Amino acid sequence: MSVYTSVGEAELAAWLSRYSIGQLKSLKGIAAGITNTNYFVDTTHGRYVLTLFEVLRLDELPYYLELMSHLARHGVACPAPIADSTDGYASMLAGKPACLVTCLTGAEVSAPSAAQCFAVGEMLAAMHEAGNTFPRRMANPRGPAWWSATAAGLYAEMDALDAASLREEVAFQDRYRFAHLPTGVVHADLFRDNVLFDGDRVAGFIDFYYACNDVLAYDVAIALNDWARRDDGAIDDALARALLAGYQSLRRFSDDEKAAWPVLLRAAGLRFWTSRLLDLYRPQAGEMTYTKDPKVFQRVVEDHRARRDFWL
Ligand SMILES: Nc1ncnc2c1ncn2[C@@H]1O[C@H](COP(=O)(O)OP(=O)(O)O)[C@@H](O)[C@H]1O
Ligand SMILES: N[C@@H](CCOP(=O)(O)O)C(=O)O
Repeated sequence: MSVYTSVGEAELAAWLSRYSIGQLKSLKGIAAGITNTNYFVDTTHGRYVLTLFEVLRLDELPYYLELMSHLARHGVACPAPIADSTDGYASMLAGKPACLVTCLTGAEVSAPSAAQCFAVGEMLAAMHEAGNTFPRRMANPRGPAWWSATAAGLYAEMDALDAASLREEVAFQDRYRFAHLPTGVVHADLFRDNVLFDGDRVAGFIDFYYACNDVLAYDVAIALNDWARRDDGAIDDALARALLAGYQSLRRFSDDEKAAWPVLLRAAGLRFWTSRLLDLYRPQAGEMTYTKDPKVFQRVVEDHRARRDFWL
């Protein structure tokens, strides 16, 4: 369930008077999603998606909403935020920061084909290129300093072998610095549940709320570790190659990126291994998240350690 904050029709109709999108016809809660409350809002002008932010504050939203607006303006498939009469994208509704974005067609795919992996890779490269002219900056809140500190707080409670493996990975990543690699705007959470597909066409990337500035190839590694991962947890060679081929059809990796790629794949696995461990060992009181299995990303990292062919 993902309607944590209820909005009444009268309350919404009053809030919508700040927009030029017609009269409210209906609203319907969206069941999918984990973090925020989402509704489909139908007006006399069409369908929109209303998001009420359960964690982010109003003053934190401009970065993400301006980024989505910038990317949509540059042809990247993603929702475009709708501006209100103050020319702002977000304001309070039912006690929560809220925004309206365009409604995309399409649906999530749980078992992507090679053609869909190619399309995700290609759109990710388009997003990276479009991000070059976005003027705002955001540090990655889930970078090496975060995973080192987070992991350090969990070792004592973990199974000894799992903790040793996690320590090994954190120490391994500590030996690398990637300041020489191309950086830019990254999505940083481009999992299957954050892309809508219309057949083999990407209808849109959604959920930009981890977007930040970081190493571009690291973003590709995050996407590959999810999109190419089969149900049994192993990375599928054909899907991995397809995603990379799609990406490189628009933006080729440099020699430095190729050299760093095996380490970046492990770093991308470590980031989600750590966040899933944190959710498991430190569930926040009242936090509205489903605990996702950390073992999935432990396996991704350990498989990459043993891998010899990285699909480039
Ligand atoms: N712009 C949009 N157009 C169409 N559907 C959307 C849009 N944004 C979100 N959705 C739907 O809402 C669901 C939840 O959105 P998501 O951003 O993943 O929520 P959460 O931040 O709570 O995880 C998505 O799986 C998708 O089905
Ligand atoms: N896609 C992630 C969830 C988002 O990251 P988190 O830091 O909010 O847990 C996953 O599947 O683990």
